[in-house]
Amino acid sequence: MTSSTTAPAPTWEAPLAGAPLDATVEVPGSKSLTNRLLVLAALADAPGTLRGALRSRDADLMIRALRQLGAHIEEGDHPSTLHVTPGPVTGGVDIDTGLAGTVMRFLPPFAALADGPVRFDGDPEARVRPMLPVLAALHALGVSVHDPSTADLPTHLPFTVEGRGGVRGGAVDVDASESSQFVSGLLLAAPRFERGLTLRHIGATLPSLPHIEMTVATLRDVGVVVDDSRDGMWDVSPGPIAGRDVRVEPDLSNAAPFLAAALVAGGTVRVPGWPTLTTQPGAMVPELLERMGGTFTLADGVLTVTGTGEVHGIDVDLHAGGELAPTFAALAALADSPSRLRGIAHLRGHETDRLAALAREITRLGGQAEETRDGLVITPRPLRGDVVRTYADHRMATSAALLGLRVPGVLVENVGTTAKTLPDFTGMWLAMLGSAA
Ligand SMILES: O=C(O)C1=C[C@@H](OP(=O)(O)O)[C@@H](O)[C@H](O)C1
Ligand SMILES: C=C(OP(=O)(O)O)C(=O)O
Repeated sequence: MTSSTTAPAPTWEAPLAGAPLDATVEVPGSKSLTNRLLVLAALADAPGTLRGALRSRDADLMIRALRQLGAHIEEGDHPSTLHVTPGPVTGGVDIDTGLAGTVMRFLPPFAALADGPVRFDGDPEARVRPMLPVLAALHALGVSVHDPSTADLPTHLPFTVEGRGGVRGGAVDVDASESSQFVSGLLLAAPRFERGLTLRHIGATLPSLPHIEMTVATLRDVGVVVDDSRDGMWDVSPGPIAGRDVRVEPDLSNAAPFLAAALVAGGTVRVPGWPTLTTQPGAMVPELLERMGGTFTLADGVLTVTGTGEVHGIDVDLHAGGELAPTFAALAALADSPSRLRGIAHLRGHETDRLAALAREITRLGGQAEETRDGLVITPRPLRGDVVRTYADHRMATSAALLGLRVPGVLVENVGTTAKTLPDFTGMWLAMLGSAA
């Protein structure tokens, strides 16, 4: 098809904020917790239940894959209640990872326990996301991973993991500088390895440490013994995995654009169910918003952020919470002074190359955003409306909506991509604005 006959991608006109906000936003369950808890429930010794689980494309891909691999997963009274009955891990299946990092990185170690081959593939955008470190670790542990197109170890999707009914386990070195998910995926399956796993990170940097701490915490919650007392090393003992009835925290990273909206539009946004203690990197959001001009309180589990409409620039290392970067990049483009986002080189392997995508789209609107070796420098300029491309990235879409609160005529391409982690994003966004004073 030539470009002249290609239908333009549908766009969603991001609404302007007409007045200061006064909204309470109920944010669905955390993607990262939901997909870890599902994996552990499917590997457990007894049935378990997740309450408040996320239902979105990434969670549903995980549910489908785990069912294919032998788990029985049933909805309770509400779609966010999931009853999981583990079963023997079955091979001979084709897993669709979509664009979900948690599915493509968490399930190959799980699949190594299967009684036959497990083929993995995903969206076209998923085929460029880094996979080698987790596949190389499996190979080093004696698991065969292959793809007909290469005699070498596959570096990306698609590939097949040859399940042989068990994994011996032992010690393995992993370079997780491109994604913490390589570590998390191996640790989650490790209690089922005969000798457990001693994993040493050998790369120069390690992103998203809170997400690794989340993996360790969820393993310990189901009775698995994990020693993380040495920096960059994790030792998981083989042993039973308890079936539990657990409540999933709201997704604090998905809360971020809503809370940030209070700074852009002025007014107040409240998120109930905010945990006092959490491993989610979204825990950083309130302090970061305060540094950019907002104020916050946490009382009775309700986080309240209030803004004036004035946003200040920030110099911040987001290494621990790279998934927050698109929200803070949008805020930075609307600020009254320049910002620098650092420590996020690994965002080049996210849903899209987020550093390139954010720089390109902010520039398209008339802003100034430059890529650095490990982040972005954003100098505020007056912005104008235009189409914002989202590159199949849910967080590009939510950050464009944030820009659209202040910039008339922001047209968000393929806003449906938000279904990856927040299927009703536009409804929630409009409801937040609808409750404006
Ligand atoms: O383990 C997880 O649930 C995640 C880890 C992080 O991945 P990276 O370490 O690749 O950034 C994060 O960005 C992603 O959204 C979710
Ligand atoms: C990086 C992200 O997702 P994934 O789990 O696909 O890596 C994200 O949600 O920002």
